Amino acid sequence: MTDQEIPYNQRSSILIRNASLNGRKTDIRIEDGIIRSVGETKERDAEITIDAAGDIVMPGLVNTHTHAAMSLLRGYADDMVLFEWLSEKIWPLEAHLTGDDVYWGTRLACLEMIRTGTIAFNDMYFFMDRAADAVEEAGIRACLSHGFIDLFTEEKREAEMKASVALHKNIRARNNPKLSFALGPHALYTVSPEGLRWCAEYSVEHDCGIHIHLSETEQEVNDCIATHGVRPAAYLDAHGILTSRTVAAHCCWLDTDECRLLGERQTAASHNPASNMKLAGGRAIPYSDLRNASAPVTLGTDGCASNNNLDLFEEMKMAALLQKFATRDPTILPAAESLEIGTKNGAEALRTGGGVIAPGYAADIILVDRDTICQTPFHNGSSNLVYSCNGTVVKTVICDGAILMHDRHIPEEEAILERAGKAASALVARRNVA
Ligand SMILES: O=c1[nH]cnc2c1ncn2[C@@H]1O[C@H](CO)[C@@H](O)[C@H]1O
Ligand SMILES: [Zn+2]
Repeated sequence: MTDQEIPYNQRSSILIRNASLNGRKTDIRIEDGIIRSVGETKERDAEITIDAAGDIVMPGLVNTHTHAAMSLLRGYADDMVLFEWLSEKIWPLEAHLTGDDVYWGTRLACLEMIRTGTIAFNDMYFFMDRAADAVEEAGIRACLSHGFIDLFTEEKREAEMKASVALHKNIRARNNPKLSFALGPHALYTVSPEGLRWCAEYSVEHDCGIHIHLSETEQEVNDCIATHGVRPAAYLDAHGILTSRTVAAHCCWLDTDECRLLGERQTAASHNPASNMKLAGGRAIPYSDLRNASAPVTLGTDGCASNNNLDLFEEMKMAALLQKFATRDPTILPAAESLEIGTKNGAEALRTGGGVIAPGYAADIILVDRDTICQTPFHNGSSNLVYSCNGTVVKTVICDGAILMHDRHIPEEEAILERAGKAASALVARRNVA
């Protein structure tokens, strides 16, 4: 089948033939966005047949914490301390963002995620109605939150509540099963207790998720104890924020009791190792404590200004390496486990219905090249994927039974690069004259 014949971003019945799954040759049948069968089949009546010819099939990756449109800020401010980075560079530039910027930034981010095998992401930013436009055109799954920052004033709180409700309505009206809404209280140091409470109550009343930053820096912990007399997780829990629908980004400075609390509440931690290392947070996520507490651990990139890409293959490697380095234990977070936190755990946290290659799961799957340097020799599939490859090995991406990339082709790639590049330059120019 040639590129022109692929109905990109349209659900189709798909037959993948001769793919390699856990070392065995297999066919996979997809219908109505669901994996119907795995194993050799005689059926040949699909709308699209892909001869995978030995490509590896695996679940698509899930990015549980990012600010997609920050792709426009890639390389704008590096090598700075977190608070100065935010207050002196990032926030002043973000003050000049427009809806169009967020649209093109999110298109660029979706392009990069699809190219590197990510099929769903958890996003927190501004002008999220325009982010939703971009996500729908890209065809990827996303859970979208308006970054709720009231800075402890009632006036801002009212505006943030309004913006959150408006986004929820906007997303519901699109009636797109690939899109969902979550509350996005930014962090305990930017949102008032009343704001946190409102988010928690809204999430219960409307059965939606919560997306928040938690314990990214030691300062956040120290300030929280000094002001409120409790550690950050306990503080958020007292305001109803830790639920089984919550994704808490970073979680670096949690202590053992806080890990237990996340386990009890079944709140998912989103581990962002590249961002943590780049912003020099100083402590790796307490992975063993979280696992011992049965708290779900998932993987995220954070925004492109602190990573500086959205390649979750790289993130799986960094997660594994950072744990080994920080704990002086090379047996911790082995490759197969890193793959699981990048796929299955993320899918469960965002409730995509995918994350596993088996009948009944969502058809959120990727085909990975075996014919590359990073896959040669092929002693161990998981090892190659986590330690040797990066996102460039991905050839084909299927999300909700629709093809988003095939043989490394994604529609409109050149136009998106051009428009996003122009939007980023114009944004910086506006900031410079202000
Ligand atoms: O690492 C981080 N810590 C805290 N805030 C961040 C980080 N990265 C990005 N943002 C900020 O979160 C808001 C999203 O609504 C944006 O202002 C973004 O710049
Ligand atoms: Zn973040």
